[in-house]
Amino acid sequence: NEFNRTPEARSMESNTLIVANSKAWKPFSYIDDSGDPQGLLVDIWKEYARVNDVDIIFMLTDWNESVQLVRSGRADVHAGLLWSDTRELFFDYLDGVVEIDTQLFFSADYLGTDVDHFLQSGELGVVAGGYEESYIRENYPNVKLISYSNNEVMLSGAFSGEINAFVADFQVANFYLYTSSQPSSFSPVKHLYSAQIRPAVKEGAHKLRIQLETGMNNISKVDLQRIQRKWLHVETVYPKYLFQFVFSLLLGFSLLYILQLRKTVSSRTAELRQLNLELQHLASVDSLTGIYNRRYFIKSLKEACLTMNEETSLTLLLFDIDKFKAINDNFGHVVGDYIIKEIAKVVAEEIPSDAVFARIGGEEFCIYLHNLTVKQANALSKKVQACVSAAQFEKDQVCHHVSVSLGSVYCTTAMVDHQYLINQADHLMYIAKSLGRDGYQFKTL
Ligand SMILES: Nc1nc2c(ncn2[C@@H]2O[C@H](COP(=O)(O)OP(=O)(O)OP(=O)(O)O)[C@@H](O)[C@H]2O)c(=O)[nH]1
Repeated sequence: NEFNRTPEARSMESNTLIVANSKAWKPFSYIDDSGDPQGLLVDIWKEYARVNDVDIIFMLTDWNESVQLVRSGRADVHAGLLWSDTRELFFDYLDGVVEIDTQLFFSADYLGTDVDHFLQSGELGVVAGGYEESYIRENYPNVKLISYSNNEVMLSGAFSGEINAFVADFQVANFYLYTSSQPSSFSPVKHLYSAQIRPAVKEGAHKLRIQLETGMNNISKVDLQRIQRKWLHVETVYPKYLFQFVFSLLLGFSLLYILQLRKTVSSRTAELRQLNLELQHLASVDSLTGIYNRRYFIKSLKEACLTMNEETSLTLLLFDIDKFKAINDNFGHVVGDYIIKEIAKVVAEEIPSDAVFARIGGEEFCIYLHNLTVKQANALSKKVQACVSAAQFEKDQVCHHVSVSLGSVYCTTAMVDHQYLINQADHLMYIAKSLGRDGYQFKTL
């Protein structure tokens, strides 16, 4: 039977190595949910088996038991543990395979407590038979220790509030903390020691130790580092997906922010465009009558004159209310304003939709339009002048009759000056006034 012979004889004869360690010392050695041995030390020994072509049986159990297995010869080698003078009495150690830092951890409730004072009288959790236990007993003899059979049991005790402080390897505690639902419930508050985890055989098993040492040297540095990285790097301390998760979250927020920003900018731009249109409209419209104002009319007529050529025609009508002063004087400015407004309405209904109609002075109006024949231009001038005379403007139960005098010019010349057209129409309008008012004068230029 494998276990009755000395470890050296057994391993050398059968080419099988029995490796012991803790079943709950994540990430160094533990048994996973499917009952398989896992961890950094397990991987190192699997690599040992591969490069040296030997079979390995893992015996993962409680910490004290794992030490006893090697001491009693039931296992050939302890996969890895810390050196101590008491252990030196019954173990022969190999070289270290990985370094660990051991720290004191406090719960969130204990943060702020004076650590040195706590180590004189406090109460903390520790794994029974672990190096941490003997270290604390030796260095802080007044601390009350609450022993746990392994790290997993200790950490679940810590999570359930049984203890507010414990001592554990930094990597081990982090592994349990960050894979739990309460990763920030405990924090490291004091570094106690750093030490090498070293495989060990039973005291006196020199040949086996040398054989294992040689075998260990066959593992390449690159493979050793790869195994260490696999268990002690980000993957161990933080969940694998943490980086991707945080990155995606940041990316998501940035995209949302940009989209929101673009939405705001485009809605503000639309608002501004609308406001701009309203402003343009206000700037070009006469507030009393709602038709164009002088500024817009002159600008528009100027542009229209520039587009003129021999094939086009432009007709400009200018009219002024007759004897308007008398209306204001007799009925007041409110009535005067009303009549100005009503005349604009009456005339607007008589002219083509493409005509540009404006109030260019107090009681003076102007219209221009393109591409009429002389006959049409003359007829339109007559119609506009007549429609005002025909209208009745009732205000405060008083019926008002007014007339206008109108001057109209018809032009087919290219590059005509807009001011010249206005002056000519104005002149004709004064002729109409001088001929007794309520009439129109038409002229082809
Ligand atoms: N109610 C009102 N009156 C205005 C406005 N703008 C000018 N007027 C008045 O219109 C009158 C124009 O008078 P005049 O230029 O002397 O000419 P008129 O009385 O119309 O006589 P003729 O043009 O010679 O037929 C003045 O009394 C101005 O005060 C306005 O916006 N509203």
